[in-house]
Amino acid sequence: MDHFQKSIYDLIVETSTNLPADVRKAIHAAQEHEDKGTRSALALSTIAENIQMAESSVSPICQDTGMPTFMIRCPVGVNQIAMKKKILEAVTQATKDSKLRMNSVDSLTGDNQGNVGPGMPVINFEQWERDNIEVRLILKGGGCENKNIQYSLPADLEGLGKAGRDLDGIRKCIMHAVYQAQGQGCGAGFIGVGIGGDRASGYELAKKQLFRAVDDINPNTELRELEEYVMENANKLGIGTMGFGGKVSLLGCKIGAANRLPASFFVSVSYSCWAFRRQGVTLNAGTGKIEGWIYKSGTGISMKDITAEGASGKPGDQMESRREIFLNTPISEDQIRQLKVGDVVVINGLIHTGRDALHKYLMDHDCPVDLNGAVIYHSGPVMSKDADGAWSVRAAGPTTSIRTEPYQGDIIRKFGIRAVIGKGGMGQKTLAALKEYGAVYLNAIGGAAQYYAKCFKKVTGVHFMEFGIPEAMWHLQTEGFTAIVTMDSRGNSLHADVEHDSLEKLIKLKEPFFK
Ligand SMILES: O=C(O)C[C@H](O)C(=O)O
Ligand code: SF4
Repeated sequence: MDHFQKSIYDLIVETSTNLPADVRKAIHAAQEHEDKGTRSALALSTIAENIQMAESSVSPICQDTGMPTFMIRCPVGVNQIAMKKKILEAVTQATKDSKLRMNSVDSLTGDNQGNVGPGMPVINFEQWERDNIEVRLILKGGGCENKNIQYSLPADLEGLGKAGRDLDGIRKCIMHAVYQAQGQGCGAGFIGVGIGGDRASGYELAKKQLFRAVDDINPNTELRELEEYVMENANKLGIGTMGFGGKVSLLGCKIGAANRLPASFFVSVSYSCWAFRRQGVTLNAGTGKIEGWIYKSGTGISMKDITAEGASGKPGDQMESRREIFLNTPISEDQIRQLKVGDVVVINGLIHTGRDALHKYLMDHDCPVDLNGAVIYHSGPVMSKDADGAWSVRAAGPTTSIRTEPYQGDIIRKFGIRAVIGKGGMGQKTLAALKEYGAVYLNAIGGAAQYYAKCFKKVTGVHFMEFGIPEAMWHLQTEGFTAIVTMDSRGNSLHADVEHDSLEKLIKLKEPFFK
């Protein structure tokens, strides 16, 4: 097993940097299906470009490299304790090499320990009666994980009413799961559904479904029909890529069932973002060398041939309303008040990152830098330091903004911030603050970590390293950072509109389908 550690390292790098063929094809099909010129089409072409960039620079597709979860099947007699040690070493090396972000946070102290610590990574072993070893890996990020949902039937669901303990009740849960995710889990996403089990095994079953190939066919007829129904009808909800509104809201749906206790009936949904990073290898049990890859590689499957303009379909009406506006930081209130939802903004100048820990801190402390007219970027980047001690940005897409909702409005007021960049949108409290103090919310494309990293030309400084690399406040000299205004200072929110419209569409699916 001399090669085992190296094989695991190669598996991690491939999973983090190169989306497999089946996932690429699903994204490509979404590009073809989406109306050209729409915000969703624009987002999809950024996603496609990011996939190519990550592959060619062998860098993380998304900065959140997720909870590394290994599913291993091995012959009787293979030393699992030794394998586990090698896996931890491979994960540590991949973190050092910026293929994985520092992503393992002590839940009590907040200390970021890399990617190894209690409960992390997740390693599941199973024995089988074959001669070789199979290792599958999924890197599922925190934002989409937060959109997982578990239902206990019978239930009363928003928009859909009563959901009973039958196939139609399950149908309603799944449709609701897609609706409640909106764009916050970097949709259009893939869902794994687990019917039955207990609370823990139900979620496990749901996550396991994500290991199925996107284009496989469920051998169970009822479940196959349910998967087909979900794919067709979830894409009628109008949520679109990143929740921008559009024709494609779901890229894949895989459903499995297990037995349950008489008293319990759980439907568990595991939501994966478009950056659906999973791969697998078979290994020689003697040498640990890779014999083959389980999912067809994405290499050679070009994402480039469809651009936002070149996609087929009718031009969307959103196209006419798009303006492109260049802004240099610091930004004045006057400039901000002229922006409206749908505008594309290109930012040059200094941008500051800040996410969960910083927002909490700023509520009752001063900021070490002047934030008057500033742009705050909700992002937790992958960073690396060269031999001379200079930092550079290796991956830096946006993080889910709604987590800072309790703080954002107060911080805008306190420091005079003019723009907040993130993804998934924010709530009523922030919307009110944007209006009152003159600021905007800009939606960047979630997961496009390579696409945005190239805009950060220089790291001019950092504060709060004690929060850990992703949570620190990085000061970044920026050129050409493009994002879409989705909440303006006039009280408009694209997110509120899409949520409202998709609820109306969800209500249309209330009548029983599986009788
Ligand atoms: O932690 C991050 O960088 C992003 C996270 O996965 C999110 O989607 O919010
Ligand atoms: S930022 Fe988006 S693409 Fe990245 S892990 Fe989070 S949900 Fe997935």
